[in-house]
Amino acid sequence: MNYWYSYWQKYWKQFLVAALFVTLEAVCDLLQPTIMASIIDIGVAGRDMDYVLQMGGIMLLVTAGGALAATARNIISSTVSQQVGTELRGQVYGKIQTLPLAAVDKFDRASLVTRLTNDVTQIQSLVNGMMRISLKAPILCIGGLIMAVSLNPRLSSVLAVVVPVVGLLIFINMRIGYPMFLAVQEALDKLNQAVREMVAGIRVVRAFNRFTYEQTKFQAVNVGFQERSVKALRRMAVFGPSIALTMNLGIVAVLWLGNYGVQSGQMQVGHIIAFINYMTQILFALVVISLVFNVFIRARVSAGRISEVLAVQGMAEDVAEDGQESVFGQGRIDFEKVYFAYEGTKPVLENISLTCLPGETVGIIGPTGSGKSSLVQLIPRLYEPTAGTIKLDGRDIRLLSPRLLREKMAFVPQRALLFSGSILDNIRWGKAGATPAEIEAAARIAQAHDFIMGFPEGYETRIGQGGVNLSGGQKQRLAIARALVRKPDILILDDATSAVDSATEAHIWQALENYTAKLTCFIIAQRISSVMTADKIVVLDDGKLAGTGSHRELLANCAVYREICHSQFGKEEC
Ligand SMILES: Nc1ncnc2c1ncn2[C@@H]1O[C@H](COP(=O)(O)OP(=O)(O)OP(=O)(O)O)[C@@H](O)[C@H]1O
Repeated sequence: MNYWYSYWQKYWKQFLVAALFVTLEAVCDLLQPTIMASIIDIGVAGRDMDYVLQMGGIMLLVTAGGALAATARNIISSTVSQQVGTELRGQVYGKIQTLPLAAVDKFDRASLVTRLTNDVTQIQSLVNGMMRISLKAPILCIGGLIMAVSLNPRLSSVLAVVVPVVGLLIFINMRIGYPMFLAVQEALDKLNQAVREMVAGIRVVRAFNRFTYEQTKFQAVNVGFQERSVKALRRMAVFGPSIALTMNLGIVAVLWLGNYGVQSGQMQVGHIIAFINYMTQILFALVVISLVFNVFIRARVSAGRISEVLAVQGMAEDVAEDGQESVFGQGRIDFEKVYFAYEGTKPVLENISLTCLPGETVGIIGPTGSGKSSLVQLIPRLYEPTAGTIKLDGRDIRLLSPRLLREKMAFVPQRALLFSGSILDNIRWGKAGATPAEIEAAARIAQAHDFIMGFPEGYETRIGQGGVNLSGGQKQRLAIARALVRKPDILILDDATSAVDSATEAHIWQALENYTAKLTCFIIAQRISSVMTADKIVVLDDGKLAGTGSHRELLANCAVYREICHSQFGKEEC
């Protein structure tokens, strides 16, 4: 909860100033019924026009003072709530960037978006509400009670019944509301997830003509969200009117008692009007308190969801970087008895031990789902092994700063992801400040230069979000260029040429051969031809190491490798 305290520490002064203005405003509101009672009972009843004008002037001044105070607290509250919202969004965004991927998988991406947008907005509304009405309501409530009791203790017996009943209603409201709004937020997560999935897969949906199916799926989530919201709001809807009804019954009781008081000469009409005014103020305050509680309940749910994200230990925070630059050597990687499982899954890697020497190229091959991607994702610490150790130049990578560790590497993931911007921006994304010559050199190795120059605007060609205006193979080549421009010590290519035609792929490997001569390189591939010339080939099968060695050695000793080779080249050729 440190983060909430830090916001309090930062904004408590503004909060107190707002509280001061709110108190002033509430006092002005509380004074008005008493002034009005005097005008009626003394000025009007006694036909004293001077008194009416004098007290009327005072009443106007008090009202103006209240209006000025309200304006000031409105300005402060909206400024502070916007600032808190902006900072909190920035804080959550920053945290998401450092979350371990296991945590990102656990939260689900759509839920993280909802937490960053909707949940932060709920907190923003709470801060705004707290500085505006939630302070005023208790002051009006307590002040109104004091004024009412001092005005007429006999009529106040009505309040002794009404106020506890209303308090109880508010308490029940809170108890019922909290789990319901939690359910609403979860339904909203599902809604976002459904939209995200459909938009991401819109081509497939169209190609398969699955509009109706997707629409039905979406409708189910949409209606689920509606049902939960309606259920929550319906239950909440009972409370406001119940409170109003209780208070109105109280007002009727006051009129009834007041009638006897006036007739027996014990009470004045002005007093009764003022008393009813105070009761109305108390009613208003209590209704506002119940509304604020609703905002509070939602914000509490949101605060919990935001806290969950902020509480996760960010990856980049856990290791001091002092002097680490010097520990990196040439890029030797050792896997020592490494086991790995995703959260809630059975182990996807078991007892993996292998060494990759500096300058070596290691090909990784194996059936689909055998754990190839999982293996290489452990190197830049995108995930952490569940057991065993991975060492870089002899040092456990858990003791190295993830930032410095990743600076040494370049990673081309299975799905080439590009960002909106120009082709130049996308390649330069790999290394800030890369010169046009460096960018072109990287693009040439990745066999991207020619197709880039084929566009009318060359390297300045704009890329749509996610690279929509490029082919799969073009995207992959840009992703490779982005990695190469980084000039890493360790290069990881995860099935990076799967969408590239065989001839171009062969050119890429040829060009890469010189480039990778000095660096440690991991190449995951489906085709044996892509890894055949590697210094070492690692064969994975169902998360286990099925063999390690050169093409010839594996053909002789590894059944899994032989099978893959036979399926791709035929028995004779192998
Ligand atoms: N984020 C994840 N959460 C849970 N399980 C996962 C996750 N990613 C992969 N897996 C599981 O881990 C296993 C290994 O997957 P991995 O992607 O490493 O295989 P792969 O050999 O790279 O497959 P492919 O050749 O098809 O890319 C699979 O059984 C897969 O279902």
